[in-house]
Amino acid sequence: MKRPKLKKASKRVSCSKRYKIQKKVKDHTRKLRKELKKKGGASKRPKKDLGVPNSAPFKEEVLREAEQRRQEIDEIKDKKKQAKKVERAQKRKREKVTGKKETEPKAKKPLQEVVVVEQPEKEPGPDKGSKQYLCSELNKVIDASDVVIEVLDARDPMGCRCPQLEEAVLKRGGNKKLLLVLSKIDLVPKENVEKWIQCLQLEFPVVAFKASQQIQDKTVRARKSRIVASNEVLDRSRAAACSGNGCLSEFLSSYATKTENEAQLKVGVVGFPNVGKSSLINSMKGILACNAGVKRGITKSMQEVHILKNVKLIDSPGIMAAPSNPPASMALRSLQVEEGGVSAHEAVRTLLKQCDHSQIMLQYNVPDFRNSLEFLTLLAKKRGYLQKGGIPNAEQASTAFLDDWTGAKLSYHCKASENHDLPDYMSAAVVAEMQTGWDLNSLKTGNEGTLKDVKCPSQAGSIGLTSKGPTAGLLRVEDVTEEKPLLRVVEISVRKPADAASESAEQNDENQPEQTPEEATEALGTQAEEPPIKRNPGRVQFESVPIDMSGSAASTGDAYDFNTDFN
Ligand SMILES: Nc1nc2c(ncn2[C@@H]2O[C@H](COP(=O)(O)OP(=O)(O)OP(=O)(O)O)[C@@H](O)[C@H]2O)c(=O)[nH]1
Repeated sequence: MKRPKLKKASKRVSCSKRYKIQKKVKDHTRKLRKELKKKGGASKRPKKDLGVPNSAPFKEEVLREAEQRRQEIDEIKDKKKQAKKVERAQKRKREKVTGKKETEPKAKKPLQEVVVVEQPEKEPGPDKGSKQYLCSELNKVIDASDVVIEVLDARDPMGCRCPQLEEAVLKRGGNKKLLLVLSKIDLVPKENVEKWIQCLQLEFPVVAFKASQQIQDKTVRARKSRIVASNEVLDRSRAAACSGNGCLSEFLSSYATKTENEAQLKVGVVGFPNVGKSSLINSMKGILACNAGVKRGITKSMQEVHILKNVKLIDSPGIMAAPSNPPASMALRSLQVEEGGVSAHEAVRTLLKQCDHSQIMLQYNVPDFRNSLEFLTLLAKKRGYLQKGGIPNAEQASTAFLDDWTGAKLSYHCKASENHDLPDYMSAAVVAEMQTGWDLNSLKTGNEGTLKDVKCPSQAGSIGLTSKGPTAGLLRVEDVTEEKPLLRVVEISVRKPADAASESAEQNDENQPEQTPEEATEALGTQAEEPPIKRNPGRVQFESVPIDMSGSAASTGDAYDFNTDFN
């Protein structure tokens, strides 16, 4: 018998119920919208890219640049992806190994434990500020380059040469060429630059260079035209002007075409910190491609920048100076002041000892001083570096003084040696090999043009400095790993005797009046007694971060209270 069909339940609801539901839905969506707004969430529609208008000048150039940037971003993304993949694979491997060791019945729990155990191991690995990392990046640049440019600060070219680096380039094979670039020639008397070019080109080709210091925009190309009008404009244009870029790019591109290499010519730019590597690349490119500045050690990893169709420059971190170098070289070429290995005041004292007293007075426009402390106090007063109560801030003055010596303003020079001997790792054959393949005639005329373009200071307006000769660098990662802990320990324990030794070596009046001027003692009394090692940025931050475990902290953000049972 056929059963009668069951009647479907009616969907009809009372009006009051329907309105109630509609209201609740409305309220909910409004709440969501509000929250999104608070978080600064995305606007309703993504902004449309209008593209480059047809009337824009250099449209093609802009589009090409945009395309290049897109490609670079894609490359970086790919690299990150690859690195993550490798990391994940390694993590899985490690988990497998540890998973085998732990023979617990539950499979999921040990996994969680492994992750917790491995986190502290992971942290120190990719520390980009570590010396080992910087050293390995530098080696990568040397390996990847067909031509290596060693950038030398024209104020002390010999002091910027690193025998270990030059030897490594010559011995690494692959027919690598070494090129010297004399940077910051606008801070050195012209005759001095000419003599250094003559002296250095007996070994390697030398290019004179003055970088632009006013490239500030990451997208807009620096104007190449030079403005000559009022004094202010003239000064600004002097800093913005770049000389030697045309000569260097022609020199490199002619070499690239001669070698008939299908791929781009890779040119590594290396040198000690703050010699002007990144500024050189920025000036060649015409935009702010690499970070540059007065602070030492800004560049942390290698960075490729395409400057011509067939030439690519690679920026590198500064060479690590070996601790065996004389203190004067270390004060100028190493990162030890930034790392807290040596106090800024100590570095200033070392540098002052290398210079003529009266030249320093003239350059800094300060009256006669008896010691470094008094000089710093005078300089602090002169520049208005004052602490609370008008006390001169000698520490700020010493940092400014050191910045002058490695930065972009102070003019000083070293004499080029007249008798020239080749270093041990060089021979006449190597010199001949290094000079082949280059268009040396065009380089000569290019350098002459550059020197004509640049306004250099006079001999009288420049401080004379005695160079300490080439600075030894740490090129092998193993050396850095061995020396890193040693450096810290030795510097902590040996610093006091070293201080004593250096102070006794100083002129007799250096020790006694160190405390005589009242202001000096007031200003630096505490600083002079401070232990030299004060900063270890990474660790200090760890120690000083206040960890608030109170309920108030927990209530902020998306903290979760595990003690409350929400069921
Ligand atoms: N006057 C002058 N200053 C320059 C020149 N080239 C670079 N500088 C300045 O020197 C300082 C250091 O330049 P950078 O390009 O950051 O040097 P770097 O070698 O890349 O430094 P790190 O990244 O720390 O290794 C900056 O203040 C630049 O403005 C130059 O030709 N003339």
